[in-house]
Amino acid sequence: MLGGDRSDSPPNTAKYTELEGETMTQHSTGLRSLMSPGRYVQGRGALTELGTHVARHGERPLLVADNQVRELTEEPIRTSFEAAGLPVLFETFGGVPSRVESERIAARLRDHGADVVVGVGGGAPIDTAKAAGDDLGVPRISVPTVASTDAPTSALSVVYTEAGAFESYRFYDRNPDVVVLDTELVAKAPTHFLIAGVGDALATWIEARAVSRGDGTTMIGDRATRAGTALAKLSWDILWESALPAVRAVEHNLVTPAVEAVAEANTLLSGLGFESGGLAAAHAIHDGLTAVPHTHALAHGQKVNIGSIAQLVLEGAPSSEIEEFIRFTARVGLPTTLTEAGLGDATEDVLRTVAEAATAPSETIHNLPFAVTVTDVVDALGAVEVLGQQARDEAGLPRAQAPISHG
Ligand SMILES: NC(=O)c1ccc[n+]([C@@H]2O[C@H](COP(=O)([O-])OP(=O)(O)OC[C@H]3O[C@@H](n4cnc5c(N)ncnc54)[C@H](O)[C@@H]3O)[C@@H](O)[C@H]2O)c1
Ligand SMILES: [Zn+2]
Repeated sequence: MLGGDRSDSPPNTAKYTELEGETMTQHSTGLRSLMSPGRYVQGRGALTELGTHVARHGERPLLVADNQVRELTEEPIRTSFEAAGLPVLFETFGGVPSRVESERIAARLRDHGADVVVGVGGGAPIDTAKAAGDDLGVPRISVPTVASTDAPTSALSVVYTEAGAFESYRFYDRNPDVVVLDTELVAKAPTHFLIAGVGDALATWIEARAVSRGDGTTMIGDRATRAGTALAKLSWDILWESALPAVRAVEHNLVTPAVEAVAEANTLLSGLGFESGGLAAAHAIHDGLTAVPHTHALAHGQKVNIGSIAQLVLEGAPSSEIEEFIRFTARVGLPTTLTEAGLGDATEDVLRTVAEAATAPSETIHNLPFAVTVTDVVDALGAVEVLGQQARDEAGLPRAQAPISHG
């Protein structure tokens, strides 16, 4: 979901940030609401239909992608754009989704008289395209080429400094107009992208459930609809059923029904579920983990998994539930110990830094239906290590000794 993954400095944990003179405050009306993209399209070869979808929104699209992604996608995009009578114009994404970069892309949109922007790749270029499109008020289209985050679906971008430090969240009044996800690209991408997406998407239900149990608010600032909460649960159910076979399939570059199901859970259901179901401790602890350098090698969804286990501990979930979650996510390939997250030797001070950031007043951890202190989070993190190692002992696996690799 969200992420301060590029940052070497503590994240700005404000859920709503002041941007361009406009202050977005978390003003809950007590009403329920749900936001979603205008259209979501997914499947093998979906890229060949991109031109048709783009042509519904404009005549002069600008595509934003890095060179690697452009190489992977240019040929099918060219074919589909030509069939739809659209010009093919790429702008190279600079690598960091900063305000400067989105302003640069916005200027390119203006120069070219573009009337629709298409972000192609991972969460970073898609977030940047959303920001540039919002600046100009043109439609935004997301084309994820990995199923690693739910950025393609949401109505917000995570903004970084040019140096790559987390800066702010930028909220929009609407989601992307279209999301087009080609599962053949997802299957051919390195498997760690899909695994990270599973970690991120499993947290969605753990967090939405907590919000629905209490008086929490969603990312929109309102109360959750039954639909938002149910979509988070659907994402969870799909992942328990299909994550393991999907990971095995993607290891062999295969598109199977399990891969289709997991790509949808990671991208669409998790996106709708977090935005309209609400976040709680798992993502707040993820944000806290970005406040120390130890965890920076980890992807967003990997850190979120540590946060999910810690949230279950904080909630006093039945030990059978916690153990089952640890065993399952370890089998998927996610980190389930502090050691794998790079915090094996962490002092109490380091864990306090994490816990302080995770419990900042604006953090979503306060959506839990009970009060949580810094010390509660420090102890929950300690419990993650103990429980994660114990689960390995019981499964006859060697103890975790080093940070997990991207493999
Ligand atoms: N806006 C939101 O709601 C939201 C939610 C979650 C995460 N995010 C943001 O998303 C970003 C992380 O996204 P990410 O993890 O997708 O990383 P990313 O966008 O930085 O992409 C990582 C790398 O993957 C490569 N890549 C993309 N598709 C590929 C493919 N098919 N095969 C091989 N390589 C491929 C890219 O070239 C790039 O080098 C962060 O900036 C995070 O803050 C935003
Ligand atoms: Zn996330």
